Amino acid sequence: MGRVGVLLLNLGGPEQLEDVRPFLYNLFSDPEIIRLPFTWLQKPLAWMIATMRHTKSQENYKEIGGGSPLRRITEEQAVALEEKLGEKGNNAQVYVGMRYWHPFTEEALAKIKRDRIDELVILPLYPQFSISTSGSSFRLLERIWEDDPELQKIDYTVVPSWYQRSGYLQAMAQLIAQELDHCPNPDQVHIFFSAHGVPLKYVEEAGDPYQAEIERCTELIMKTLNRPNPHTLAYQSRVGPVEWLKPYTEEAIPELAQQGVEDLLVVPISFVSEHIETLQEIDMEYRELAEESGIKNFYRVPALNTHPVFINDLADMVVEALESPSVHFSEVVRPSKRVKMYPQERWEWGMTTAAEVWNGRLAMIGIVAVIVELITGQGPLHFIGLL
Ligand SMILES: C=CC1=C(C)c2cc3[nH]c(cc4nc(cc5[nH]c(cc1n2)c(C)c5CCC(=O)O)C(CCC(=O)O)=C4C)c(C)c3C=C
Ligand SMILES: [Fe+2]
Ligand SMILES: [Fe+2]
Repeated sequence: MGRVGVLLLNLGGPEQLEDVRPFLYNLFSDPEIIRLPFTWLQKPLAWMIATMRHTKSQENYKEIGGGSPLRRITEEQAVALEEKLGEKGNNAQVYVGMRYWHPFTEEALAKIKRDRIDELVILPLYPQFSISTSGSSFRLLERIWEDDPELQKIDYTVVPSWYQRSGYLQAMAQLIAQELDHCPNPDQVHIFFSAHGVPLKYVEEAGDPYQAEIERCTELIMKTLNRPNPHTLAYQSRVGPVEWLKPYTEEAIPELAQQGVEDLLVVPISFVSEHIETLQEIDMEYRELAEESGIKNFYRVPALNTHPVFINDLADMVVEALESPSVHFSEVVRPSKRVKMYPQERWEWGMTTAAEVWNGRLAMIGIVAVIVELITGQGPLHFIGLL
């Protein structure tokens, strides 16, 4: 065995308030996050959304101390994983590659090349696969790989998702049980799984397995927990005008309160670290909503972070991946209807002179509308909630 590396993939988050705007620009520049009919409109629109959204977003980051803890926690997970792998007799170097902020995936790859890694396990820190998260990072890696003969020499393997692993499930069940046991009436508590949402189209038209994996994950956690508590699954953090996976967390909480639920324990399940959507959205916004709706006791299960059972399972996952046949980017779930997912590409394939003329006209109309909206602070993008 040559030099072994592990590349942990994650989303990234702004470390200080000045980072929020460029972070949002990077996020909305990603066609896996926001889909537009024309590729060339992606960056101007990303710039516009980042410009208009960053003040509101900064307010949220201010409420959690002025920045995301994601880099710090992910780096702690990397250190803990490296140590655990060492204990298991595997000397591996662990790298962190973020999709939208530092340390970027490209920075991690530069280090991997510098360290002359021979075997690489690519492990997303998302338990469930979505086109918008792990899928986006894999797609980026695949593009970089295609152009880099040095990377092509590395024997790599990817782990697409791992929500069904018993170590992960046990760690989640332990955290939930711990919280329940702190409650005065543990069996009365309603367990509320809150997953990050995605647009419904991703699942229904593009074949994103995310919803199925989230549902299965919830059932497996409940089975592992083995307690009599009732539970609900809902989806949080909707952005923009289109329909997302339902039920929405902000609707499900008042409904439960109306049904008479008084004790609610929220379990974040799409993400393994504390971040803005646990610390601000759940702990502040949903708590306030729950209390206003009549919930008397609102509790939240902490994220796994460096939970020892979880880190041990990550280490086992790496060892198993090294011992198994390699899984390459081309084998990972892709949108089943490529045309629907990337309408801009379909447009390019069908490019005609008429299309070019209409491209130009629509671009002009779009840009004028955007400028008017930027000046007046009013317009359709404000109306639909994107700005
Ligand atoms: C599994 C987790 C996540 C999925 C699925 C996901 C999809 C998704 N997200 C957006 C838009 C935004 N996400 C933002 C922050 C953010 N998203 C995730 C995770 C998932 N996103 C995390 C962990 C974070 C926070 C990182 C941190 O700073 O702590 C943001 C920025 C914050 C804000 O302004 O609200 C946006 C915007 C879309 C559109 C999407 C699916 C298409
Ligand atoms: Fe997100
Ligand atoms: Fe979000």
